[in-house]
Amino acid sequence: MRRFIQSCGFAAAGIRLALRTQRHMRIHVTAALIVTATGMILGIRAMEWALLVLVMGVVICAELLNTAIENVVDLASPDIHPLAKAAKDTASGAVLVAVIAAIIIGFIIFIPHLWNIVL
Ligand SMILES: Nc1ncnc2c1ncn2[C@@H]1O[C@H](COP(=O)(O)OP(=O)(O)OP(=O)(O)O)[C@@H](O)[C@H]1O
Repeated sequence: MRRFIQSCGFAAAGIRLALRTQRHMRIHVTAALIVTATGMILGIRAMEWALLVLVMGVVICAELLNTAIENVVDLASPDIHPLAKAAKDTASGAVLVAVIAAIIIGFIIFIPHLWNIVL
């Protein structure tokens, strides 16, 4: 149990480090808070919450993995190298795919609720 709590502490330290050093991580977390507040205001359904929590988690996970890959690449290849570029660009691509999916799901969930308010 003590080892599990210690591992959670290391994981939390990693998240704090990413929040401190990565501007994009702060943007994703801010977007997730705005989406959560909007969901509460609009009273979205349980399944819609489940989807939103899933995509927000995927985006933040992708950003954390991107940060980890950037750090490992900088450690292994501080000089310019095409493979370093390939690794970093591919990791960034993963974040972009997750963000695009999250935006599409956000539109699918929120537009009908906003439409009901307008009508
Ligand atoms: N060692 C390297 N060799 C070749 N190209 C590199 C190298 N390091 C970075 N690059 C190129 O510069 C881009 C930006 O790299 P950088 O390390 O600044 O990431 P970043 O801007 O911090 O990324 P993010 O915005 O996702 O945090 C990479 O996507 C890659 O195309």
